[in-house]
Amino acid sequence: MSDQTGHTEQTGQSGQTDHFDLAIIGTGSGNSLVTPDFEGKRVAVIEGGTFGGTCLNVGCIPTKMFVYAAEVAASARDAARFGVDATVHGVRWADVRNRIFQRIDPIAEGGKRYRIEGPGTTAFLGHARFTGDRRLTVELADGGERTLTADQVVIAAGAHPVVPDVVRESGVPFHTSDTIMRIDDLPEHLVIVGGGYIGVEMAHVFASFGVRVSVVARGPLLVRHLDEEIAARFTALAREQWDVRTGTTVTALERTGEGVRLHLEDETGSSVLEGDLLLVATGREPNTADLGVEAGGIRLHDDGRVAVDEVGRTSAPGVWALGDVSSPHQLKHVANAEARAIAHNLVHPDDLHPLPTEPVPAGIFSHPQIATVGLTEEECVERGLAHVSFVQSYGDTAYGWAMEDTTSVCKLIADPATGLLLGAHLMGPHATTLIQPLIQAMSFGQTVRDVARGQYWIHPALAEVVENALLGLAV
Ligand SMILES: Cc1cc2nc3c(=O)[nH]c(=O)nc-3n(C[C@H](O)[C@H](O)[C@H](O)COP(=O)(O)OP(=O)(O)OC[C@H]3O[C@@H](n4cnc5c(N)ncnc54)[C@H](O)[C@@H]3O)c2cc1C
Ligand SMILES: NC(=O)c1ccc[n+]([C@@H]2O[C@H](COP(=O)([O-])OP(=O)(O)OC[C@H]3O[C@@H](n4cnc5c(N)ncnc54)[C@H](O)[C@@H]3O)[C@@H](O)[C@H]2O)c1
Repeated sequence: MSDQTGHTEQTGQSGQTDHFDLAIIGTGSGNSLVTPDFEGKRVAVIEGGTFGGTCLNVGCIPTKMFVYAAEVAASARDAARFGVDATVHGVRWADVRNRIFQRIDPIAEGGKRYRIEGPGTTAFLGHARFTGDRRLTVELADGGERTLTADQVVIAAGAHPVVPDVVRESGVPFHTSDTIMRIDDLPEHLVIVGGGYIGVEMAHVFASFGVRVSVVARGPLLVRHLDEEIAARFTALAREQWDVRTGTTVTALERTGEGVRLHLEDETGSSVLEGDLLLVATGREPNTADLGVEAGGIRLHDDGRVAVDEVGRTSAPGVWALGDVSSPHQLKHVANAEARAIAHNLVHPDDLHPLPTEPVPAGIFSHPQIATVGLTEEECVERGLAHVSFVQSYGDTAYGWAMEDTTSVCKLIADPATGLLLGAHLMGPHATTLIQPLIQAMSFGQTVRDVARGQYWIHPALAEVVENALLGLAV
């Protein structure tokens, strides 16, 4: 047997059905389910793409490595106003890209080798689909099929980029986040369709590297699911950096000599936008279309997510799901937390842990950075919740003043009756770090007064922005 399916003693011959204690579909967050509790047991690990999944290979990790390089370039360009003369002579794209993937690719390869050769697991490299109750058929990447059954199955199959029909059917070449980070050369002009997480992070990266960037967004604001005040402030700053077309629909696309032409429609009429590279960043959908869910007895939500109960069980007994394939939050910290709960639940049937729920924080590593947790002000209004809010400018605290910051803010929303935070929304340098005490306060039910007054806040650290925002709330 090829080492693609791992241990010979465990996999049996092609055509036979192997039985396992646990089968895991997907090696992103799913890979962490092989805990010491499974020592001496038989675990099948099935991966149809790159070992390690989205976060490691095409998601959080490479994007943030590019963002870090982008910040270095952006800081140098901004240095002169502090009396430091610095020039960005150029960005060696190939070196930036290679440094990143020469660090990441060996981790993915090492993880795969470990699952193939290491103890306790049998790796199946191929696409799995249910062909019965806890029965999976794997179409192996190098040809052939294997069928296996398991006492328990975990679906950790993730999600993939959605490409609107208008783009796909036009036949123009395009990138998604799966491919854009490995391009050969920087384009002169990058057009991004989609003004969500990926759109604004990639706009920051490429613009900081000297690329002209256009962002085409359907909605009136970028990152429009956020608190409207933050989305509006962010969109205004984005317009200073990139060519931002909000309220704009792509009606047709065509190939030009070296690039692409987009036909756009907005409230003022139609227009044309040309660029030499196109990135589509219009959301991600769960990988359930080709999973054989009917054969497996697994119920889906209308949006294609696997439906799970509060402890991660699907509608099929013995089958669990976690992460992007089932969660409404496509975030790695959510997938990780769900994996921790399910790792416990797999071996403790009489002491099931609930999947972690609200509040779910998120960070967007664009320019400026954004961090958010809890309700937006609009959601408070929609729900008829009594609330107060306060917006603290970074520039009105000591460190923000030292930075000569004029645009960054921390907006807090609280319940005046209980003194508890309802939401926190930051936009500015280190927003994703500064928000953590607010996530903690909301997670542990700490009141605004206790968090503000019950501890020291280091002076003159940037965290005083958060302290002052808490003190500014009238609760
Ligand atoms: C560009 C980008 C940037 C991101 N940045 C962040 C960030 O900064 N912070 C954050 O919290 N989140 C971020 N995310 C989201 C985060 O990456 C995902 O939420 C997380 O990786 C989901 O993990 P998962 O284990 O559910 O799925 P995945 O990591 O996608 O793992 C699923 C695996 O299953 C495999 N698979 C699928 N179907 C089958 C099948 N039928 N048979 C066999 N194998 C199969 C896939 O090949 C894949 O390897 C980002 C995402 C993207 C795309
Ligand atoms: N820092 C992070 O945590 C991070 C970074 C990147 C991605 N992610 C995760 O990955 C997910 C996917 O990212 P994303 O940016 O692709 O999705 P998104 O949902 O954040 O944004 C997609 C945008 O595309 C727009 N859109 C959808 N269909 C469209 C169409 N047909 N034409 C034009 N615009 C259209 C939407 O209105 C939305 O503004 C995110 O929701 C997030 O959960 C997280």
